[in-house]
Amino acid sequence: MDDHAYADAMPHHDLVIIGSGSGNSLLTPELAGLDVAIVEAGTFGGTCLNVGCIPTKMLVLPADRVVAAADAARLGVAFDPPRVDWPAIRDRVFGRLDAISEGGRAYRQHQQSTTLYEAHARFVGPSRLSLSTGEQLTADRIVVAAGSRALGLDVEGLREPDPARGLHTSDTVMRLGSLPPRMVVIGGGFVACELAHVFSALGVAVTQIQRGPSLLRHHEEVIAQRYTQVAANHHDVRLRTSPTSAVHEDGVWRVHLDGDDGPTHVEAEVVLLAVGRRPNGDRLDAASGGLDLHPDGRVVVDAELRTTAPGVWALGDVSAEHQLKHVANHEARIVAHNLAVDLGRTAGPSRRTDDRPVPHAVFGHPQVASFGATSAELDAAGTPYVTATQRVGDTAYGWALEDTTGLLVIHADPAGQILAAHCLGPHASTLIQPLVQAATFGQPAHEVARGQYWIHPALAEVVENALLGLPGQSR
Ligand SMILES: Cc1cc2nc3c(=O)[nH]c(=O)nc-3n(C[C@H](O)[C@H](O)[C@H](O)COP(=O)(O)OP(=O)(O)OC[C@H]3O[C@@H](n4cnc5c(N)ncnc54)[C@H](O)[C@@H]3O)c2cc1C
Ligand SMILES: NC(=O)c1ccc[n+]([C@@H]2O[C@H](COP(=O)([O-])OP(=O)(O)OC[C@H]3O[C@@H](n4cnc5c(N)ncnc54)[C@H](O)[C@@H]3O)[C@@H](O)[C@H]2O)c1
Repeated sequence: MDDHAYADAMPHHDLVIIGSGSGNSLLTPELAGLDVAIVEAGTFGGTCLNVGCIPTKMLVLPADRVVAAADAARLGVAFDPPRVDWPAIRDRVFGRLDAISEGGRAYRQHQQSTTLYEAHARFVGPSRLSLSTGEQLTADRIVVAAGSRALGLDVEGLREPDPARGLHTSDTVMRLGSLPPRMVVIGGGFVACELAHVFSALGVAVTQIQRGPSLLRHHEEVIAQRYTQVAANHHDVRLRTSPTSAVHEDGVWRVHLDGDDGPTHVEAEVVLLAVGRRPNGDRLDAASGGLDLHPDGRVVVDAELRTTAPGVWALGDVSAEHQLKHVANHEARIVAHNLAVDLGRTAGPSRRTDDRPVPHAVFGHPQVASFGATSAELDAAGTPYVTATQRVGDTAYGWALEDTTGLLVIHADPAGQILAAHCLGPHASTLIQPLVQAATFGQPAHEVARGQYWIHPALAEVVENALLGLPGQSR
């Protein structure tokens, strides 16, 4: 077959989407009727649904219940020690999520206008893809929504996950057959903190290894320190410590460490690697498609989320600065709109990403939620700002909670525009939202605090009081 005849035989689609996570939500009514292909190398539905946000949060909930039951003694209520039924906890989560993933896959498989290729895609030319099944595709438009992957550690024994021998990443640890007696969690970031909380609350003896001076170290310092103190009350936290090698013998991992205490080691049946995630741009042969990459593997995009290759867009973890699902979802909405504009199906203009504050939450114990710069970052940038710190325990609902650790820090410019907020404590992920709203829409602190009623004596009074505590705000 000559080249031309081969090209004629090659499937051609109006639109190819690489990745079925946030990429799967692109297909809005404006794009109906297009001949679309979705290429998915892994489990349909991507990280958030199968191995990320949703299963972790569904596991955090029973863990929170265990911690709350133990804590109830301070309120005069004593429970018997909990009986943790791990298979029931695990199967509640994946009984629901696996069915959603399979339902989504079946829907796309049977949808007339959509072809689902279960394969790994890479570029072999402009608008041309080669699949791990041997097929090649061409497309008028391509969306790269290929996500990111968990990293191993460049340390002997810890380079690659090996779930069969108990060396996991977040991709596999949530599906353990049974709870191990001991677990070493390597890392002090989002994944490590959430899953150390889950497994330690459920009765596993967790040792968490963090090379830095605190857990969650990119957070506001007071919050990182307080989070670290609380975590250390629940499980063994080793700071300023790094693994130097690991060996597996008779079903037990011996992880050698070096740090403040000199060389030492820790043993466990399960090791969780939680040392960051790398964008999958480096596995796409991006250059062959004309896509530029940042040094960290992210696909380069402009404000309209176009890559450097004509007709190719990218979104989510593979290109975004923040590896967060609400960011990927927002970007999917932008790309869907911009595709529709490009196709003449929707009036322009194209939508652009903007500099709205990006909040996040860590669903550990306690919860942490944050957006905007830390005081260290504001100081380093020479930005003028004022700060208020409100303890949860100094509000009426905080008395009800007997809270001793929660706090909310707000940074604002001297005129009262909210720049950042950092919160630790019960429901921090929800509590911070009015501040995200105020910062996003430019509402000044005093207007937010005094321009509305705050339900008394709700936890939200923490926000009201923090706003009123900003220097220059009259009560
Ligand atoms: C344990 C954990 C907990 C998390 N919790 C939260 C949270 O609470 N809140 C939050 O906002 N974020 C959370 N995140 C981050 C969030 O999951 C991601 O930001 C989000 O899922 C990214 O979506 P995406 O569509 O960019 O990528 P993904 O959902 O990862 O989708 C990419 C898909 O592309 C496929 N793929 C990759 N390369 C190719 C290829 N070459 N060919 C074919 N297919 C390919 C992959 O198999 C994958 O299915 C969490 C992440 C983890 C790991
Ligand atoms: N609740 C949420 O929103 C949520 C939850 C989980 C993950 N995520 C997203 O996924 C991303 C990845 O999460 P993560 O926890 O894997 O990454 P992370 O960047 O949050 O934390 C990585 C941790 O690994 C440590 N580390 C990195 N390299 C190391 C090395 N060589 N030796 C020892 N320690 C090392 C770092 O010090 C850090 O503590 C997050 O940044 C976040 O965007 C979000």
